[in-house]
Amino acid sequence: MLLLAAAFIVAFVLLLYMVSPLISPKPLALPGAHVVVTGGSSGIGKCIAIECYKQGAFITLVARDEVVLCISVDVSQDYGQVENVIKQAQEKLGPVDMLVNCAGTSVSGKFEDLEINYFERLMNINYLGSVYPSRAVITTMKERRMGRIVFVSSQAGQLGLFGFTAYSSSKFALRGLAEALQMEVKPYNIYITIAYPPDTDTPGFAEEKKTKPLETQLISETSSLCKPEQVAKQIVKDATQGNFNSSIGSDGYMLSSLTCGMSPVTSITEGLQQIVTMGLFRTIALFYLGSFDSIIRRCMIQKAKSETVDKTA
Ligand SMILES: NC(=O)C1=CN([C@@H]2O[C@H](COP(=O)(O)OP(=O)(O)OC[C@H]3O[C@@H](n4cnc5c(N)ncnc54)[C@H](OP(=O)(O)O)[C@@H]3O)[C@@H](O)[C@H]2O)C=CC1
Ligand SMILES: CCCCCCCCCCCCCCCC(=O)[C@@H](N)CO
Repeated sequence: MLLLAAAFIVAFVLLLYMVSPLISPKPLALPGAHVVVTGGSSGIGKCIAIECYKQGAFITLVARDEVVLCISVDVSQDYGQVENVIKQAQEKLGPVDMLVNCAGTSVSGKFEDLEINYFERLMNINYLGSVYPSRAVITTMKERRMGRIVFVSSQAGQLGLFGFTAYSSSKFALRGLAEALQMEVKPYNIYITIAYPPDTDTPGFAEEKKTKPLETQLISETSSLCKPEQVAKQIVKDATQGNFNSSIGSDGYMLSSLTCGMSPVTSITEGLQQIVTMGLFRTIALFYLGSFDSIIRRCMIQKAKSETVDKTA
């Protein structure tokens, strides 16, 4: 009986692998391709541009600062402006084969301490700043029956963290956008990738550190600190392969498996891994959540202590 069950499972898995070419997209060849990178003047975006260039792609950088062959625009202000910029880029270098939405920023602080306009600003830059360029390239991609669009979310777009009420929500929004859009454009051979990097050593990260609450810092340290080159390489690899999910490191792997929800699957191996690991990773996550709670409690006690010392002094 047991043997029969085992044989059945093996046959099922084999069958899955046989149909896998139906699920896995064909990789995008970067040599000669036109890649547009927003936020390409610094950090992760810059490294993605360099990585694509090294692999033979033609690059358009979009940021507010003027750098290389670069078009200067604020991607979060006005759709018409962004559309124009994409038009200019297409005239110069041909239709866009891959768009990488990397422009973004973060602020942290307790919910009541964050200035109210930050909630709007982060939504503008991180969310609308990805909607506008994507909207501007999608029609041509659908006509050409090919293309890749990358959204750069964050591990903080997979779980809500102390201090990130404004940031996490803007990064979670990208997930909804990516899932819905992928369902629409898959029949047109267009593949969406959403990347969830951990803390990464960039100018943006250095800036963010200056105002981070202690709790946010301690909780974030649970996950690794990555080099932008390393993150960029992984994102470019996943995007060219057409993988929906792009993560890095063992915590990134666990988080992505745990939070896969109803997101599209791009290989049989990925699907099987998710099925098998889900329960285990939820168990591990409970321990992490417990340790985050205790970090927050300790910080509170510490603060209360130093306040009484201040008062008595
Ligand atoms: N570093 C990290 O720890 C992590 C970062 N991320 C995400 O990765 C992305 C890149 O981060 P990182 O490399 O650290 O960021 P940096 O601050 O180093 O670079 C940000 C880039 O975005 C551009 N940019 C910002 N706002 C706008 C705008 N409104 N219009 C056009 N361009 C804009 C900047 O160019 P300019 O100022 O010239 O406009 C710059 O090129 C962000 O979306 C971030 O949230 C995710 C996880 C971790
Ligand atoms: C099975 C469960 C595993 C759980 C692992 C949990 C790890 C949580 C750490 C979260 C780190 C968040 C980094 C945000 C980086 C970022 O976006 C900012 N630096 C932006 O500048």
